[in-house]
Amino acid sequence: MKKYVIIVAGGKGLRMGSDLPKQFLPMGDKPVLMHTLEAFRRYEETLQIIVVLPREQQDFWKQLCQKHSFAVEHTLADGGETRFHSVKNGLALVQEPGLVGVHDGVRPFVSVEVIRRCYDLAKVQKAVIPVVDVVETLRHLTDAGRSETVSRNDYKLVQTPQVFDVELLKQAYTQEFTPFFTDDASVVEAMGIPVCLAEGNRENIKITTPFDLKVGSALL
Ligand SMILES: Nc1ccn([C@@H]2O[C@H](COP(=O)(O)OP(=O)(O)OP(=O)(O)O)[C@@H](O)[C@H]2O)c(=O)n1
Ligand SMILES: C[C@](O)(CO)[C@H](O)COP(=O)(O)O
Repeated sequence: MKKYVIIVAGGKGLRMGSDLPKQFLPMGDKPVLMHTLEAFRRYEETLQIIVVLPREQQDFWKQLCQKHSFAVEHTLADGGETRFHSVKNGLALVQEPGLVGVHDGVRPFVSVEVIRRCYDLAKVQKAVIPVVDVVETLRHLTDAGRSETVSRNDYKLVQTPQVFDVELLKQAYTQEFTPFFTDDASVVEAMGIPVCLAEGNRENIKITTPFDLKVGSALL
């Protein structure tokens, strides 16, 4: 069965606030994005990897690949205005039936076990996302500046890779964009298709702020 992953790195990284886009920030001996691609190559040699980057960053990425003798084969697609549009651009390069995962370029600590679990389950379930437990107490903000405790057992934290049947994801991404689409599961669910939950890994953090970069460096 043909397998793809679309690794999205087309964002602005506003919460990181660095001059260098966060996917290129060094972590250990190489940029964040290279760690992410290596995780997927460790999963499967034949996985087709599509990396989505803003067009104006693509030459810089190619230079970085040369500098680091980075040999993980991949194709490039152009970043879009939102994550939804970036995924859509990546999906345009997916041309055969099979499975397609979508992963944030800034989640370099996804484990091979989690990647495998999501792809294996998606062969049967068609829409699979990795999640982890909430480990702190959660409060819901109510009217008039008040708040209330809610049961953390009713919630999960969502990670990537989110893996789908190719045809299903392509159909989902023909829908009109709404700001409610913060991940791929929300796009698929908008068609009335349920998604299946798989266990994620706690280290699979999204490098979003300078604090996450410190945590990431400690995890290496
Ligand atoms: N137009 C966009 C927006 C986001 N992403 C990607 O989606 C992933 C998750 O987004 P997030 O971490 O929130 O990144 P940014 O949108 O870049 O961050 P910020 O909201 O702080 O600007 C990232 O790998 C990011 O590059 C993308 O490919 N295209
Ligand atoms: C897709 C995602 O990583 C799932 O947790 C997340 O929604 C993307 O982050 P963003 O801040 O909404 O772009």
